Amino acid sequence: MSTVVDAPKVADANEDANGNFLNDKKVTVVFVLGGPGSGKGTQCANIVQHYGFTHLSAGDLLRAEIKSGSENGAMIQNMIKEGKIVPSEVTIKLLHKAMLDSGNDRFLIDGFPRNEENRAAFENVTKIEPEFVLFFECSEEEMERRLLNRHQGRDDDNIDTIRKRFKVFVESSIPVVEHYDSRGKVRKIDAGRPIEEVFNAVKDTFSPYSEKARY
Ligand SMILES: Nc1ncnc2c1ncn2[C@@H]1O[C@H](COP(=O)(O)OP(=O)(O)OP(=O)(O)O)[C@@H](O)[C@H]1O
Ligand SMILES: Nc1ccn([C@@H]2O[C@H](COP(=O)(O)O)[C@@H](O)[C@H]2O)c(=O)n1
Ligand SMILES: [Mg+2]
Repeated sequence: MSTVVDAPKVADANEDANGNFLNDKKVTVVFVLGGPGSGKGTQCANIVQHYGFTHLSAGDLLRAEIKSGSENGAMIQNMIKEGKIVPSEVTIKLLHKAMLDSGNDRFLIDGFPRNEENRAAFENVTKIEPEFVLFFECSEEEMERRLLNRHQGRDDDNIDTIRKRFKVFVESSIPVVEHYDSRGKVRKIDAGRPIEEVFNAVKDTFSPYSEKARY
C-alpha cells in the first residue's frame, strides 16, 4: 500500500500526550493491524514477553464468546466463517471488559479496529487514543501460505474464507490504517521475513518502553 509511510518513533513514551485513562489509571494502547496471517499473534506473544503488555486479540475474544455459549455465539460463528466483521457493539464490549479485568496499564490490541465502525466504537466507549499502530505488511501469497499451514482447527483457515478475509481487509481495514497514517501514528513493519527478523524490527518501535517482565 503506497500511502503508508514509515513514521518517526514515539519521542517519549512516558509523556502522556493523549491523556488516556481507564478507570482513573493512565494506560498505553497499541493497535496491531495487518492482513490475515501476517503474524500479528506471533509477534504479540514476543512483545508480551519483553515489554509486559497484555495481549488482547479481538478474534480470540470472539472465538471464546462462541465457546462460552453466549446468545451471540451463532451469529459470531457465522460471521467468522464468512470472513465478515462482527458488529462493533459486540466486540467493543468484550475488549473493554478484558481491559478492565486485566489490571495492566499496557495493552496490545490485535486485529482491532478492523473497520471504521470498530474505530469509532472504541473511541466513543473508551475515549482512548492509541499510542501508535503497529502495521504488519505482507504479501497475500505469503499470508495464504501461512494460513493454510497453520493447522489450528480454525473454521476460517480454508481457501474460500481466506479469500473473503483478504477482500474485507483491503476494503475495510486498510482505510483504518490510512486514517492513523494521516495522523503520523503508523509504524510499518515488513512482515514477510522470518519471525526473528520481524521481531527485531518490532523491537525498534518499542524502544521507548522499558523492558518489563511478562505481565
Ligand atoms: N514471519 C513469519 N514467517 C513464517 N511464518 C510465520 C511468521 N509469522 C507467523 N508465522 C506463522 O504463520 C501463521 C499465522 O501467524 P499468526 O497466527 O501470528 O497470524 P495473524 O496475523 O495473527 O493471523 P490472523 O489474522 O488469522 O489471526 C502461524 O502458523 C505462524 O506460526
Ligand atoms: N475486530 C474484529 C476482529 C475479528 N473479527 C472476526 O474474527 C475473525 C478472525 O479474526 P483474527 O484476527 O483472529 O484473524 C475475522 O475474520 C472476523 O470475522 C471481527 O469481526 N472483528
Ligand atoms: Mg491472530
